[in-house]
Amino acid sequence: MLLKVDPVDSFSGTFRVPSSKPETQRAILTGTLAEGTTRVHNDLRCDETETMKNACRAFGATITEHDGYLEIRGIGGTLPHIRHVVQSRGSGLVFRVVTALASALPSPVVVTGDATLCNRVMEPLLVALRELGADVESIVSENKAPVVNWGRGLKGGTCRLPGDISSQFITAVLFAAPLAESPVEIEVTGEVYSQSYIRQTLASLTDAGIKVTASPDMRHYRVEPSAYQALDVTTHEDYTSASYLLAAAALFPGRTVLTNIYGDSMQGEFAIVPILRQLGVDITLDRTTMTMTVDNPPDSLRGDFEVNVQDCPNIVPTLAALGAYVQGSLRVTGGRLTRFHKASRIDAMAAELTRAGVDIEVLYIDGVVDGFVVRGAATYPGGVTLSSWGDHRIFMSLFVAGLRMQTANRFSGFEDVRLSFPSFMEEFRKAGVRTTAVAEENAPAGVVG
Ligand SMILES: O=C(O)C1=C[C@@H](OP(=O)(O)O)[C@@H](O)[C@H](O)C1
Ligand SMILES: C=C(OP(=O)(O)O)C(=O)O
Repeated sequence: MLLKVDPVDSFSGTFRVPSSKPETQRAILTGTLAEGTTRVHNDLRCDETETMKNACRAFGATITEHDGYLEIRGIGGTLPHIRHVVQSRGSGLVFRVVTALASALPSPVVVTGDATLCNRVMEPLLVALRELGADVESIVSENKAPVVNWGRGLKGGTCRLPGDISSQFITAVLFAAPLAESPVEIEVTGEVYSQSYIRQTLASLTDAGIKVTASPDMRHYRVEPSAYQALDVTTHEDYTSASYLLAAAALFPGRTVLTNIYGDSMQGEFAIVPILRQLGVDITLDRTTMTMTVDNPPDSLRGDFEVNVQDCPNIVPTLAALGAYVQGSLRVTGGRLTRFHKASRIDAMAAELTRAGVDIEVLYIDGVVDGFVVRGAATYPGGVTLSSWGDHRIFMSLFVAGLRMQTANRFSGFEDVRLSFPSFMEEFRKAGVRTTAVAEENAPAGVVG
């Protein structure tokens, strides 16, 4: 099935931003590893947090969903004999953290995922875990998922990880390190990308009582063997999800209000707010009403702009969509890590936007896709079929880009919003966006929204 999405003349209203996926996933992890009961308030319920919950249940945690919060009875220091196959589906974070944690279990665990996950880069993590004494091996393709971790313990010591493939390797080792027999040190080589995610991990660990230190340049970490402590946490808004609503608001003059806004965020993707301000959009945050108000004047999105996305990788597709309407240019650099995401996101956005008539050029550094420059226009004809490349973030970004085109476009991959933003259609419907599910041959098959 494809989703036909009609363009709109305006975009305004009040929309609820989903809670943060990375914060919810981290809180589920610390709650699982702690002794006692943890409550995660305002948690995000979506496929990828469900995948994390199921993985943690396999580790012995009891996780129950209540209205507005999750309750987790953790496993504490008693790591169970589980002999499970843990399914991480398409989630890089689940696969990487669970594989690392499995090193400390007293029995073997198989960790697997879907076809996309089994193609993603895992080697640096597996090598680092082996350096720390883990006995982990790939079952099908060398150094890829699925793996079996024989659970013969994490001894500790020093491991090395690259900083320019995925911060999730560092996050995974950091979560497992307190369970090692002796202190763990991580030395990161090369430039460290996605530092905001590492900072979120460090904050979760520190709040849970873990003794962890990081050097100011984020290249060196030390974790002492320590016990996770249960605590109540509140999950704040997700700025990657917010970026789709904010970008849509920036494409049309008028006022948009976002709710579920706390405003204090460690997320690198909060950068979407200053970026939009720089593009001429007025954004105010009101912590008392927990809202963000976007006032977009008719003359915004004009000029030549440059953004480095080294610390906000997940808004790269959103920026490409937005850039399609910047009259002047938007140059995005520092996005090389996104080639290792669910899809090679810069290639995906460039190919699909080009199909829609957008002037977008991929930028390479040393032969590696690093960014793009897009020279926008007021509108485009539309009427094209755009592929999500199997990636929820590509679908959501292309969906936004289509809103200001002349005629409806068709999109694949619309079901994948359930991975991170299950209420995506419902929110956009509030702005009057009409969507229809159509068969691949374009035969109408029922109204979706
Ligand atoms: O730790 C996390 O929750 C994440 C880390 C980042 O991974 P990369 O460092 O691979 O970009 C980010 O892109 C991903 O969506 C979520
Ligand atoms: C976090 C994401 O993916 P992964 O954990 O698979 O890298 C994402 O695309 O939102």
